[in-house]
Amino acid sequence: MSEVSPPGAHHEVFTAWAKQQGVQVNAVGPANISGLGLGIIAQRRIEAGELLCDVPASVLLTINTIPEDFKKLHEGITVHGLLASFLAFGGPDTFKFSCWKNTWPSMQDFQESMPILWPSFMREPLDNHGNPHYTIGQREDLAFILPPAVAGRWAHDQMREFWKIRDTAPLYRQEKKLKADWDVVSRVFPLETLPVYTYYWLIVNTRSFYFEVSGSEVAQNHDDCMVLCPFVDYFNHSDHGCRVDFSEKGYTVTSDRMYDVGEQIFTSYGSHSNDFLLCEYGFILENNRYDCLPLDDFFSGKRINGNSKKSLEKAGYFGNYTLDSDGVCFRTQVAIRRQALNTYHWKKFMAGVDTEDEETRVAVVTLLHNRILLPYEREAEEALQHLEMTGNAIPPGAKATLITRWKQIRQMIQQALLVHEFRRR
Ligand SMILES: C[S@@+](CC[C@H](N)C(=O)[O-])C[C@H]1O[C@@H](n2cnc3c(N)ncnc32)[C@H](O)[C@@H]1O
Repeated sequence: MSEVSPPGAHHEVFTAWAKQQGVQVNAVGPANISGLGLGIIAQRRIEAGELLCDVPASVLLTINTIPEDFKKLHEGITVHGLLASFLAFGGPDTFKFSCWKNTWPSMQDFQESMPILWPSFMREPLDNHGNPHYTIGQREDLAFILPPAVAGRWAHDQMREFWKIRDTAPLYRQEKKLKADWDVVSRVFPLETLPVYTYYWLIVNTRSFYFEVSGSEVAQNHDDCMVLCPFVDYFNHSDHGCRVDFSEKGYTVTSDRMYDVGEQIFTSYGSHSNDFLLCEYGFILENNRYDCLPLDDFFSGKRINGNSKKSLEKAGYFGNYTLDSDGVCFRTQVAIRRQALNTYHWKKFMAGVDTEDEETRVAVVTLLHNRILLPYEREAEEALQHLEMTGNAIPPGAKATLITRWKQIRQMIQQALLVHEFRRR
């Protein structure tokens, strides 16, 4: 169990300020929780269904909080980028948030936890056009220690041509988004620096909530519905958590079960895999019922012939292949069988009719192992070996998280090998 200690003066000042602003807090308070930074704990026994926090809409930091003349300077920026610019360079208009800002993590905390800030040799640098300049044939061993679902690349030679998922990889998208926002902000504030902006951009990234700002009749783009919510941003994430509701009146958090005094109370940031949590929030869960590994890359490029791709597309089974603790998903099973079975047996399989004899079953399992599971397992082994060799070259927090993550990945693959009855020769 994590160690819990009092939060410190800044947090007491902030909590008093939040209450003055109209935030209602019932039976909970912030505390220092080892390994998680700040979090929320129960101050007495709490029953299921109790209202724990009620934050009026007037207290939220939304794009409507930002003065119009400041907004106008930032044409073309995202809501994320604008909120960050306001917090970083909004001057006296932001002074009222000072005691809230004092409760936030430091840049050093982010440097340990957020992959986007890890040393450049650990990830793909971007060229002047915002594209990664990864060149086949210029492999640097240490550049492959991020999980493929974060960095969008594979380490192993056999898999290097299948790095195309980088376009959809969270880290790549995040870097592009930050760069595009900074392009706007650096024109508005040419004397300001990227590290200062990046800090507030990451504050918004890790602490914002989904909220539809009132007054907008059109459905808002999901990415535009970002707000910061004082006090509720203390809650840490779990795959099961308290109910968080919003309406035009504001935000509420309601307990999902009974909590003992001193117990940490979580909300859920969504049904995210550990690789997503690592990239977007800088942590992974020990147990995560939503954890999975994407497998699309194994069916991209030259790995799949044109006819198989077409028939999978026609059947609605092309893409979105995953592996979780139960093994590979049904979509992956269908895709693998497209390559191992004739059309008659493949269609029967999709219809849920088992026509496979022992020989076919072995062919399918062999393909699954040789094409997907064993290369992925080798990937994990290599990453763990490289991580051992990094010494002090990477931040200790980053190293510890990556070792744990690659072990989780290896464990998931090994579990899948058992589920899919692999017999090693
Ligand atoms: C909304 S804030 C929660 C409060 C935060 N712990 C703090 O110190 O202010 C989100 C951040 O908390 C941390 N966090 C949230 N849930 C976590 C968890 N289950 N394990 C470890 N860190 C977590 C991550 O650093 C994440 O980016």
